[in-house]
Amino acid sequence: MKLNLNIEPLDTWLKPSHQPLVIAGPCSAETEEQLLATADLLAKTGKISVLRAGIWKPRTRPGEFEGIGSIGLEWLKKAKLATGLPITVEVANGKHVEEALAAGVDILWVGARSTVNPFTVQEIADALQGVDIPVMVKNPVNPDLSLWIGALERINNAGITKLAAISRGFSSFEKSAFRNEPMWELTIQLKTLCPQLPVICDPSHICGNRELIPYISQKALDLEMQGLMIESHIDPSVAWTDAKQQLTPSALSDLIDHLTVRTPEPANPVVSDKLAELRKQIDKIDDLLIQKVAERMSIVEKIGEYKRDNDITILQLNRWDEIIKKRASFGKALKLDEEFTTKMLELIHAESIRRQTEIMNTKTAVSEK
Ligand SMILES: C=C(O[C@@H]1C=C(C(=O)O)C=C[C@H]1O)C(=O)O
Repeated sequence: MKLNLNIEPLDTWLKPSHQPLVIAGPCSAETEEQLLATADLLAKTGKISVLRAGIWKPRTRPGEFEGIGSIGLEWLKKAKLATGLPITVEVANGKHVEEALAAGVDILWVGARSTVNPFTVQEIADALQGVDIPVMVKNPVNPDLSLWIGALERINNAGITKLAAISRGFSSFEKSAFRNEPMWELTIQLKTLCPQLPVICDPSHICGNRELIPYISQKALDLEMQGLMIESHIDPSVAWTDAKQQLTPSALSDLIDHLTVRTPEPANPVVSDKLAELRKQIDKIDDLLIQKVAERMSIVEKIGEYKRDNDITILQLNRWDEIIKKRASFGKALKLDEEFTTKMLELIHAESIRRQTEIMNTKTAVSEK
């Protein structure tokens, strides 16, 4: 399946002033001075292409700072005038869209807490009817690819063709090193379904702390994401929101200097020849792998028939336990990650169970006739 979105390439609406494309600015606009001073230092690095700032902030609990509100648009306009940087804000309802458009905001983004709610996204899309403005859509808080796709479709259906997705990580019940789990496989799936859709990564919200941001930023670029949105504050120690994850403009500049921008296709023909040769070897091995898995499945089916004819249960826990243990340690001896080997086997086992279930059910169907 491919996603049928009508999308203009990123470089037709956003020309990065520096590689990689970085959108930066404070988590929240707090005061005019804080926003202007941060914007000034960011612009002076020469490495920032767009200035961001949150002015309407969805907060988990009431009583927290919920953004400075519409006055922040005036400050953003001043920052744009002073630095020449295009500006972007998060919008979470139709009124936000109207105010942001009236203020001349260059790019809008829909936040993760809005993407989860189709009513909210539709309200935003309705307010965007007939408007030509770029919109970036963050993934929903929960790992639900359809919700993310649905939000992109709603905005696209409203006529917005300057569209991008932002990968900001997903909430998880389990504690981990990240504030939001990157779950890259979801972003990769989105890119596979819609290769023309630009995807930008938001390492600040994935990490939740400054220390991991360089690692996640590099990883995002290596996963072919087209840009980064990183929070930056003139003095993160006194930031009103997300203090732990914001970087000073100079720390951000340093981080950008240490990133390596890699290309998907090698420019050097010697490198492409070598890659092609190695890929041929992979192709051969993959063919063998598939053949062997198919052979294994036909034996599984024979066992299934035998179980059906002798009233033996499909699942054989002892046998399965033994397989997992033996194969995982064999894999380890061959330098395969134990978790990887286990996951791969679990996938195969699930398919064995599915096939044997089908075989069992065939008998029931026949005997009932
Ligand atoms: C193939 C069998 O059935 C199931 C599938 C297994 C497998 O895929 O290796 C192992 C144990 C069973 O849960 C079996 O009983 O041996």
